[in-house]
Amino acid sequence: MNQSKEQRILNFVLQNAVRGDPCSVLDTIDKYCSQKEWAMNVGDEKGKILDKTVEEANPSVALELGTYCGYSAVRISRLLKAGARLLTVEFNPEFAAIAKQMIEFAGVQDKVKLLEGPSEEIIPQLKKKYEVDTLDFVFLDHWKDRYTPDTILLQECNLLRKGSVLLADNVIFPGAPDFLNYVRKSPHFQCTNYPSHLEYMQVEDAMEKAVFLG
Ligand SMILES: O=c1[nH]cnc2c(O)c(F)c(-c3ccc(F)cc3)c(-c3ccc(F)cc3)c12
Ligand SMILES: [Mg+2]
Repeated sequence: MNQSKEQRILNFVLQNAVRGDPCSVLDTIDKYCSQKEWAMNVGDEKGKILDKTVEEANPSVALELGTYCGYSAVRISRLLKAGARLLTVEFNPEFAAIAKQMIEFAGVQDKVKLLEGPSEEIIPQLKKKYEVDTLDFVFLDHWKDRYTPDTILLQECNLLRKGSVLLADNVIFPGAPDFLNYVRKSPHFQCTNYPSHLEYMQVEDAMEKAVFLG
């Protein structure tokens, strides 16, 4: 049966990257997706904004919505301090299977817990089932129409604390106008916009950081 693009990306990593070396996995994915087949990894340009935001937040518990092939899970978890963990949510079983192998090949599996299912079902389970108290960092990179409802759900589930950092991808392209409206108008968030470009393209995009004020 025909291989999926995501399987081709994983195979290229398994054959060309260095096992246990997260940076080599990231570089290899970026090489494949810029030279052979475009894919919706956050990429290196926006990835550098992600890195800085994660380093500044220095989270003990981080959540990612939208795992895809595991690129940003590897990117985030390589920066986590000892004992810190990333929970990453993917609703597409094929993507989750690829991401699991990518995360293991990169050697970050001890820091990453991959949760398969829709974010709206998993978020309400985080406290009891996954022993989360509050989230220090949240990367929103799933379906743009879920950014706002999931941000509201995180608040309703008491998962944010004063200083929790949300970072959202694609707020310009494909765009998340209702999310930008929501967080920028809310008295509970302090927002910063980071102009950038769509991964592997010269199309304008941006990331939005929203710090929860309590
Ligand atoms: O869905 C996404 N989640 C997370 N990140 C994404 C991302 O970083 C992207 F660049 C795109 C994108 C943007 C432009 C384009 F032409 C194709 C895909 C998508 C996306 C948008 C609409 C779809 F129908 C399918 C995928 C996503
Ligand atoms: Mg994205």
